Amino acid sequence: MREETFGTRLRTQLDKYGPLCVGIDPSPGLLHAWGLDDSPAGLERFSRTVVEEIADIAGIAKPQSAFYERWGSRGVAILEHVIEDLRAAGPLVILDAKRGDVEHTMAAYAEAYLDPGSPMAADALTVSPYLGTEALAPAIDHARLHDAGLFILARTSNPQAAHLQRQVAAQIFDTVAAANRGQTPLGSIGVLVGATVTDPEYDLSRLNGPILAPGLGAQGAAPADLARLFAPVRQAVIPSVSRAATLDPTRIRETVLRYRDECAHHLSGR
Ligand SMILES: O=c1ccn([C@@H]2O[C@H](COP(=O)(O)O)[C@@H](O)[C@H]2O)c(=O)[nH]1
Repeated sequence: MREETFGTRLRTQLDKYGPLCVGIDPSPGLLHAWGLDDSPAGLERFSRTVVEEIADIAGIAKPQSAFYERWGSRGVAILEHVIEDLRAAGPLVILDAKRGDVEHTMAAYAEAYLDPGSPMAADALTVSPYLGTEALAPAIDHARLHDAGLFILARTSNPQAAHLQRQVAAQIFDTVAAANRGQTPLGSIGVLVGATVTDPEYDLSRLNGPILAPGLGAQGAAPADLARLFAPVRQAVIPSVSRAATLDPTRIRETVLRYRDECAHHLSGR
C-alpha cells in the first residue's frame, strides 16, 4: 500500500529535485549512439546505466514502454526491472504506455499498471482519452484507490495532432479539473501538454493537477519556452526530456543537471 496520494508524493519530489522528468527511451538510434547492440542485452545495459546515473538527481523518470515491447516478453521483463529499480532508488515512475480502451478493458490496464501489487506497477500511467472521457472513469477510480496517478493526453507535442486535439481538449481538461477538485497539495490526475504547443487554449490553473510536458530537446522546445506556456501553473509542470539527455552515456548526469537547473530557473517566476 502507498501511504500518500500520487499528487502528494509528486509535490514532494518536485520541491526536492525540481521539475524535470528524465525519459528512458532505449530506441534503436540511442542504442546505436551508445555503441550497443539493438538487442535485449543492449536494452538492459542502456536502461541500467540511465537509472544509475539519474537516481539521485531526478525526482521523476518516464520509461517509454514501446521500446521494451519491441522485444516481447524479454523486453517487458527488463521494463519490470527498470520500474522496480527506479522506484527502489527514489524517482517516481511515470510509465509512458498511452493506454486507452472501453471501460472494463481500461480497468484491466489500470490494474496492470497502477495496482502496487502488480509486477508492472508504476506511480503513474499515460492514458489516451480517444474512447471518450467517460471510458477513463475506471482508470481514474483505480488511480484513486491505489494512490497512483494518470496523465491524460490533451495536447500532444507532435504538431500534426493540433487540429484534431483542439476540438476536444477542453472536455479533457474539464474532466481532469473535476477529478482533482478539493485535492491538496496537488491532484493526482494530470494532463499531457507538449512543451512544443504554442497555446493550450485553456486556463490550466483550473486543473489543480500536474502537467507532463514532453518535447524538450530533440523535438525543439527549450526550457525558456516553459515560462511562456505554463506561467500560471509553473509549480505543477513536469518538463520531460529523453533523447537529448541520454544521447551520450558519458554525459548523462551533467546534461540532466543542466536541464534540471534551467527548467527550474525558467519555472521559478524570477
Ligand atoms: O505528446 C507526446 C507524448 C509523449 N511523448 C513521448 O515522450 C518522449 C519524448 O522523447 P524526446 O526524445 O524527449 O523527444 C517519447 O517517449 C515520446 O513517445 C512525446 O514526445 N510527446
